[in-house]
Amino acid sequence: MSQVVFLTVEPSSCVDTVFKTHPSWIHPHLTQDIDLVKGRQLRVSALIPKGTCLLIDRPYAIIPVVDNPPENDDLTCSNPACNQRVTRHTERCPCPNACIRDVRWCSSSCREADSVRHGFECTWLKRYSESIRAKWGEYDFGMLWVIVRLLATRQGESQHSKSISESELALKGWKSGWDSISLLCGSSDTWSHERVRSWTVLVKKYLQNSPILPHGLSTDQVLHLICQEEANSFGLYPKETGHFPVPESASPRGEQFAAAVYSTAAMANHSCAPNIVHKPNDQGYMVFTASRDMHPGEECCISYFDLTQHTDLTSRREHLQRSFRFVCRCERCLSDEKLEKIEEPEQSSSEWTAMPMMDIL
Ligand SMILES: C[S@@+](CC[C@H](N)C(=O)[O-])C[C@H]1O[C@@H](n2cnc3c(N)ncnc32)[C@H](O)[C@@H]1O
Repeated sequence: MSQVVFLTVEPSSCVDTVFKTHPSWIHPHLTQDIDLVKGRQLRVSALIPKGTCLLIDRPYAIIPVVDNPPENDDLTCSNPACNQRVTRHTERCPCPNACIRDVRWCSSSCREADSVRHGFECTWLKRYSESIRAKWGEYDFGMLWVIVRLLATRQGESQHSKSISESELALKGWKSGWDSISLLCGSSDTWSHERVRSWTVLVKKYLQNSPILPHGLSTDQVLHLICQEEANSFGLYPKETGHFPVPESASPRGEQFAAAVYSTAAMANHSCAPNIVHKPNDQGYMVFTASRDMHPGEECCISYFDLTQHTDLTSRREHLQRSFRFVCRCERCLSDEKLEKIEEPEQSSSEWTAMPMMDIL
């Protein structure tokens, strides 16, 4: 793995730092492919030993997700070039316009460095956050805030050319920036009419192109972005997700402290027997590590949920369907499905008709 260096942020170079000096890092043997059922996927092109780091992906947008921010040690610095946790005991610089308690910087230089990006969201947060939280709840507020941060990054990016490393990755077929966000899977067809209707109301009420949120996209484009965000965003947890087989001593992965959208990490499909563990690093970058030796051509899969929490086939299926809207076609589910079919005794048609009769007797 090549060494990734995180530079200290100079106030005046904030945007440059975010867009140029902290690119994602992708292992040279990680490749992209398409699966007819699952869509885009990640594969390895050569033997990858257990423990190898395969990806360190910069978040395109990230928000803190904590209860009671002033009392919480899991709040993260709002400067995307920093994203470090800011505990109650560290200096916490608030927004000069007092927008919301979830927005804090770890130092005045981080606040200054982030002033342009935060300027994009500040009026929106001040105007709408309280009413969205009261009327629609914390989940929808978080979802809308992620969208606002995606739009803020897009806005900042449009003023800057690609970095050298981004151009090098582009030559190898890895898209970055807004181009890569546009490729994320997800459309209104995946979700129920009721859900799409409610998102349409949210977009029209809170996310229209306006002087408060000057993004230049249409209602349909923002709605599409919500569908993509909902299919691709990651919850950030303090412990690694995806050890399999689940060790007997395994404990849950802990409390979620942030949510983020990553363009390359989002290409990883789910498996209930994953070969990758994932965990955010101290700057909110998503890190993929091989949890066993991987052979050329093998698909790289993560687990979208905590495997300690949903163990049997039914529970895994229900959870994935409810939270991620797809039927899992991983090898473990397919083999568990076969086993279930073998274990279920075949019922002949006479047995079916006999059952109600037994009730009568
Ligand atoms: C985060 S995206 C993963 C990348 C995606 N395949 C793409 O084309 O961009 C999640 C989507 O991939 C598909 N997917 C991921 N894991 C799957 C699995 N085990 N079985 C079936 N579909 C899966 C589902 O459509 C899901 O909504």
